Amino acid sequence: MPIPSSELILNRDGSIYHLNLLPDHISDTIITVGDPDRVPLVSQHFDSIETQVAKREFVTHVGYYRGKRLTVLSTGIGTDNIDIVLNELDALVNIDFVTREPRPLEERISLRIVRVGTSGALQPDVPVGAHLVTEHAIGLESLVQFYPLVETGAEVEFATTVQQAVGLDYRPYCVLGSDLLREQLGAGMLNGNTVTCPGFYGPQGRSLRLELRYPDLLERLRGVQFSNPEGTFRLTNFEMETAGYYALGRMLGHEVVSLNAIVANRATGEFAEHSDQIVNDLIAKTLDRV
Ligand SMILES: O=P(O)(O)O[C@H]1O[C@H](CO)[C@@H](O)[C@H]1O
Ligand SMILES: O=c1cc[nH]c(=O)[nH]1
Repeated sequence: MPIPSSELILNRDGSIYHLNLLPDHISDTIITVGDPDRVPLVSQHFDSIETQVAKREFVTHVGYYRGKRLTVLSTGIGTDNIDIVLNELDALVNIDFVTREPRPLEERISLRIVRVGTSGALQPDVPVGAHLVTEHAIGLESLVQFYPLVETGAEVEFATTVQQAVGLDYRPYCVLGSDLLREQLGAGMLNGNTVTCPGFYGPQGRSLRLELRYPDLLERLRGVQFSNPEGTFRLTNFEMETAGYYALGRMLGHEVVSLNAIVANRATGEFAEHSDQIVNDLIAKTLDRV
């Protein structure tokens, strides 16, 4: 059955609804960033840029880096945007836009998606300026309530430990990212477990003028310790997208990794003086390794 035009929405030029991209714009490896202004910071390293597309917060450059074709695109902020980006990227490679049918299993493509984002450290020993690769992502937001994500027993236990530590009314979700990409891209970086939040302020324990429901959120999260035969895990950093990537990546069959430039430390109260440099260094390191 063809997917109706209200579900798979194509623009007049055949591009997909929000990203405005055609299947031909998608390389096997995709670098994603939150900030649209970060896209040219990546593509400035390319030998050549063949395509530039922009719609809303979704800016895409396609080009070649040391002979390898790469797509870099911005997602904007939040897992609601990750729902759009991952579903549309997957559609671009795994749905035939002419017949509107999903491609047969044997033709399915598994993308390699690398998020390069900024993040705030939760622990005092994760310094501003560090680069951190996310092992597990803990989603405090609700994206996965709408999908049948299968979590391992260990993931459910880790998420339940977080729920109990904070006293949340609901169980967060927990997803391990791609072992393959973590090994390939994360060498020499700190290894961490990232808390993905549905906001920058209250959900990350920040208060400017509003009172918080969990005034000691940071202490509670900092104290989480989860052990299983694989090891002992703690929570290291906050941001706003990684759990959505890891969950949708798993469900759609794509390899995903999240690389974090630590620009703030919530334990010491610091914000990086030169946050751009930390991000630029992470971009250079990522390009070197993809
Ligand atoms: O720098 P990016 O990739 O946008 O990531 C982080 O920065 C934004 C908040 O300032 C959130 O999107 C958070 O996840
Ligand atoms: O503290 C921080 C810094 C960057 N991004 C976040 O979401 N939180």
